Amino acid sequence: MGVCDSKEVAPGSAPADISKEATAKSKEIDRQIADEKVSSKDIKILLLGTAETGKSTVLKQLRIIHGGGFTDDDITTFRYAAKRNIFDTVKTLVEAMELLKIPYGFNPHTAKCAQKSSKPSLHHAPSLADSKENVGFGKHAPIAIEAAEIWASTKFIDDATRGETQAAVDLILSTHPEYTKSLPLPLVNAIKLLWNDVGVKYCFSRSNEFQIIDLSYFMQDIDRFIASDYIPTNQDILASRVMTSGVCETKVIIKGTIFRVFDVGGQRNERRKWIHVFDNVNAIFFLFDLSAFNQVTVEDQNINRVVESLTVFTFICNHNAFKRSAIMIFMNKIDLLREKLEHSMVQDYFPEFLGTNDYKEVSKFFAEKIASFNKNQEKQLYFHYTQANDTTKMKAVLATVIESILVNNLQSAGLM
Ligand SMILES: Nc1nc2c(ncn2[C@@H]2O[C@H](COP(=O)(O)OP(=O)(O)OP(=O)(O)O)[C@@H](O)[C@H]2O)c(=O)[nH]1
Ligand SMILES: [Mg+2]
Repeated sequence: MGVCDSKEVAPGSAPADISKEATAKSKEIDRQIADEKVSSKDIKILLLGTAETGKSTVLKQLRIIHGGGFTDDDITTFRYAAKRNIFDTVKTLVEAMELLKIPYGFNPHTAKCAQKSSKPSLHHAPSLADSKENVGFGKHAPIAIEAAEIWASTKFIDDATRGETQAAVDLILSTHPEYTKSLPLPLVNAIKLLWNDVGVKYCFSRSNEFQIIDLSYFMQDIDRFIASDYIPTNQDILASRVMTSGVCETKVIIKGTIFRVFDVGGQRNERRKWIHVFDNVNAIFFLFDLSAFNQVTVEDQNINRVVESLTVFTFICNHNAFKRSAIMIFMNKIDLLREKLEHSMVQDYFPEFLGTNDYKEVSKFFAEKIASFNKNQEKQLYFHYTQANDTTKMKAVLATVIESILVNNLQSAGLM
């Protein structure tokens, strides 16, 4: 039921009985389409948005809720994706430790006390923002390369642990990502040792200063994902991260109507491929990552992710090809936004925001910003506040979204 021009797929095969049900459902959908037991007029939907905003996650939910679930090939892909996600997370952290000059074993709380009496006086731990390549992090992002150097020269772990840690770092850095399909034991031990290091944890807490996806879901239960008989659950599949490349079409039948859903890659070099699917679009699901307000893009360290999202949205919303398309905006990752607001101030990144640092006010602020870029006043935008990796919540959202698309469609066909 899914047709992909190009997609990242891990090699190997899944256990035979895992997704029999999904495969059967998928065949059933294909049969219904072939038998024309569904409305002849299908509905075309585009999932658009910048990278990592959650487009593929929404597609996964459509497949779980309205499609046949996942096929053997998908299961195989996601079995390997979990291992790759675990490896990539630790490798990124090891590189970030170097970048941010954080020593292994570094505990900011203990270190802060130790530093109180010494020069320079510090209110914050040293940050990338202190460096000459300051990329515009918030004003609460700290000071002092000098402080980082003092910390770097201090011993935070004993010599034996230091040796083990260095060996783990060397192993991670010398491992080719392709080797991670089976995650051999020495690599697993290195990953666990580093993930449990307090300095690494501190580094992770500053994850908006470098490029990493929060995959702590996988890191907290590594043994389950590396077991030879591991079969991904739907929740594992929703949590996993496989970057989309190219255009991927999936068909689902809802209320007797075929929905052709196109998922695309959101990274800059992927966006030039979008144009190929711009014709006859009934609805766009535009994904906006609310939690990205304090992050910069992968492609350009000088561009805030939300600003990039707004630029892309302006282009899409006012594009001639979408004059008649409904635009549904998924204000996504509301759960991560709420977590982030506990320690990060929106006003530091968007000085024009004058509200309190509360998720409702922040979401409203961004919704208003998005709406202000809609030059066609007649065009209605539909806003939905979502957590794309939560199936129960997405069931309700998708029901509303689909209903309004169906109504819209009947209206434009003059049947209502
Ligand atoms: N906590 C949380 N994680 C989410 C949410 N939505 C998506 N994610 C996670 O964010 C990561 C990126 O999601 P994807 O769906 O792969 O993003 P994408 O927009 O398809 O990214 P590209 O393919 O690069 O364009 C995945 O690990 C998802 O599990 C959400 O609402 N909350
Ligand atoms: Mg994707």
